[in-house]
Amino acid sequence: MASVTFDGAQRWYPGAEAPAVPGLDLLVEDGEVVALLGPAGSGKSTVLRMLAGLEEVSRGAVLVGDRDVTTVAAREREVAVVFQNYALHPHLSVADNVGYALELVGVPEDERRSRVEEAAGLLGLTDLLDRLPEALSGGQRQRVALGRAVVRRPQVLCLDEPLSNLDPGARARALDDLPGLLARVGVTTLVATRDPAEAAALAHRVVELRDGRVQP
Ligand SMILES: Nc1ncnc2c1ncn2[C@@H]1O[C@H](COP(=O)(O)OP(=O)(O)OP(=O)(O)O)[C@@H](O)[C@H]1O
Repeated sequence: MASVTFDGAQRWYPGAEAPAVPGLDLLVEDGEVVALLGPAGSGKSTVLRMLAGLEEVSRGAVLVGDRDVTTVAAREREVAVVFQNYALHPHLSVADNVGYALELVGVPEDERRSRVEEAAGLLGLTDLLDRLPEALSGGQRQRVALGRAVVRRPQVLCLDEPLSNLDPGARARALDDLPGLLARVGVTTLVATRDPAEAAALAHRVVELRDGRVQP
């Protein structure tokens, strides 16, 4: 686990008239859950993507702990992202979905199995490990996506609109469950959302963004 520091971090998309994020200064403490709250286009995803290394930082710096990761490749940042659509592999079981990232980096099968079981226990997926994604509810799919992120033991977790794909019932249940799950995972987390109630329910602290700027 580690803190996250944005030090004047700017993202100016090529060809755009103005930067999407003019210069972000933000410290997220080790183990803290911070919500980035703002309307569509306020820069939430851009901030997460700069942190994860999926978007170039035009000026300024991004640090994970004491490490300046501004120009470090995404796969070497130890920042995991759960995307809005969960992006599960439809032909792989829950266990294989969760373990896939470990297989890619050559973690041996025994260790892979024990880490998948540990993540599954943490997220209430133990009884679902043999299922395919199509046989899961929206909320369960979301937990698989979370499992896939935490199994790598990242320093930082980014959740981009984690509840927007769920129907109202599943969303209400996830709003109840997710804070406890995040507490158990215990990792520094940034959550992007447009919904103030969601931000307040999930995060220790809410940071409001407008036009890429933190609101006072
Ligand atoms: N690849 C891109 N190229 C050019 N402009 C972009 C690109 N991605 C985002 N933008 C612009 O940057 C600004 C911030 O977008 P961003 O997606 O970060 O906002 P957001 O708050 O995450 O929105 P949403 O809630 O709709 O996901 C917007 O004006 C958007 O149009």
